[in-house]
Amino acid sequence: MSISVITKHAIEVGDSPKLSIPFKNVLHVENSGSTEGELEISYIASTEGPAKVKKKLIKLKENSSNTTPSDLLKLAYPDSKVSPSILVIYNPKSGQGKSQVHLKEQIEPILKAAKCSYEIVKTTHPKHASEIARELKITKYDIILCASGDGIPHEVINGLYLREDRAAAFSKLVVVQVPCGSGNAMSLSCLGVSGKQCQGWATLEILKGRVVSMDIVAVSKQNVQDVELSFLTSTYGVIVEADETTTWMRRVGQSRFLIGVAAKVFSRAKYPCSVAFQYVTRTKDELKEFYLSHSNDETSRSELTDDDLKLKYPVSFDVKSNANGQNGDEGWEWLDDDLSNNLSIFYAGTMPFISGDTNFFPSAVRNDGCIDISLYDGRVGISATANCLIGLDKGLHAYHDKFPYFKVKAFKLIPDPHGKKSHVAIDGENYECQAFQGEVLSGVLKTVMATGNFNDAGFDQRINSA
Ligand SMILES: Nc1ncnc2c1ncn2[C@@H]1O[C@H](COP(=O)(O)OP(=O)(O)OP(=O)(O)O)[C@@H](O)[C@H]1O
Repeated sequence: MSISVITKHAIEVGDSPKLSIPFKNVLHVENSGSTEGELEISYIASTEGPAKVKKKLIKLKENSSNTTPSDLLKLAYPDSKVSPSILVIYNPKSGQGKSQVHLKEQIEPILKAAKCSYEIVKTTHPKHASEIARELKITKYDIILCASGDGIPHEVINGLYLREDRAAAFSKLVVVQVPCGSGNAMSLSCLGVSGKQCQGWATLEILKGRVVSMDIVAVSKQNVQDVELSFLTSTYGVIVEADETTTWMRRVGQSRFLIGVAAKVFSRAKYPCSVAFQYVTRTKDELKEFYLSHSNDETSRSELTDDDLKLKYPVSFDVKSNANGQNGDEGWEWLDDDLSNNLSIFYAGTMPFISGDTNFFPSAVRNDGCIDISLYDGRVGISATANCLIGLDKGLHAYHDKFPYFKVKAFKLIPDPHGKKSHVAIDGENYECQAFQGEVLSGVLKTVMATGNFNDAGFDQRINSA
């Protein structure tokens, strides 16, 4: 047993060599039950590679011997609930099919050591996670942990939305992702965690991070009756077509996306359409000003009402009827025909990182009540395009004069019936070509963010030098 000292950030264990256990890595503390004053600490050793749970018996130095396990747990969990109740949903088909291995080897040992009560459910078919979310007892869980790609949190959120008590469900339940899929934008954007063997570290961030609320988007599609919630992206044009045409390159990994986009952009593919927005910012200066005044807003919504989840903009896919604010559709402004007839990419997003090396929405703020819009004009020259594609990891396109990037409350896109057609993709799920309209639902999704905000995409540092 080692005599130990408590500092503000760590338990300093008097071993030789000395061991410092940061409170950030402490999972649980309890009396050992064998010797008086002896404590058992469960923690994650700060090493390279996968997170490994360890245990240590310690005795506190005399001057802090009155410190109880619950005092230490308060230091270990300053921003979160100790031992939350968790429903783990894993998709055995996510990514390379290793989610069950990640669950057994990396996620469960941490949940057990942290004394969480948890249940595990395996998805057996597409939309299963939606059915689970629709039927679960909301009082039973604090967190729904998706060990998957982005598809399962998408289904969970949409399942919650279909419930009669959806306001209560969104008020109570926290939806998080441990990255086990081929697309893990949620864990990268919220927890700042990605890469191989990171599942244990993501689990630690979930237990330690702050529960916050974030904006999501309600999307109505012309040929689909139900509203679909999107926590990530809605897209039309090159992005979705590049994904469709490079499916055979899956083994190439994340660069498949860039290769596909580059091939389409350089071939000057255009998808003419009519697009309207409820603008919040227009110019790059307005974007910067808006970002700076909202990016540090610490507030989160707690109790939601049904009104918070209702659509505020009437859904209409008739270009003429909406012009000039007729029929109660005030505030819509149509994009210049010049640009919309030559549009290559329409991309709407709420999170900064859409994949490991792609920082498409660097100015996304979790609770600014806005959707970030990134457009690409198919007439832009090759060198500006190449610069932006190369700089996607830094989100450089957002600062570039030739690339429209702004914030809106709502958008609608109506494909030109005579032009080249694109699929529509919502959070990576593809639909046939059709008109669609989206509006922000402000702060309705509870999730965990390691820092209380999105993983820093470097927007404010770079905008001054761009
Ligand atoms: N048992 C299952 N068999 C087949 N598909 C499933 C099963 N369980 C869930 N799914 C579907 O798998 C889809 C993709 O899941 P997920 O996002 O976890 O993995 P991914 O590898 O990142 O996805 P993608 O293949 O879209 O890149 C989900 O949308 C879901 O509908």
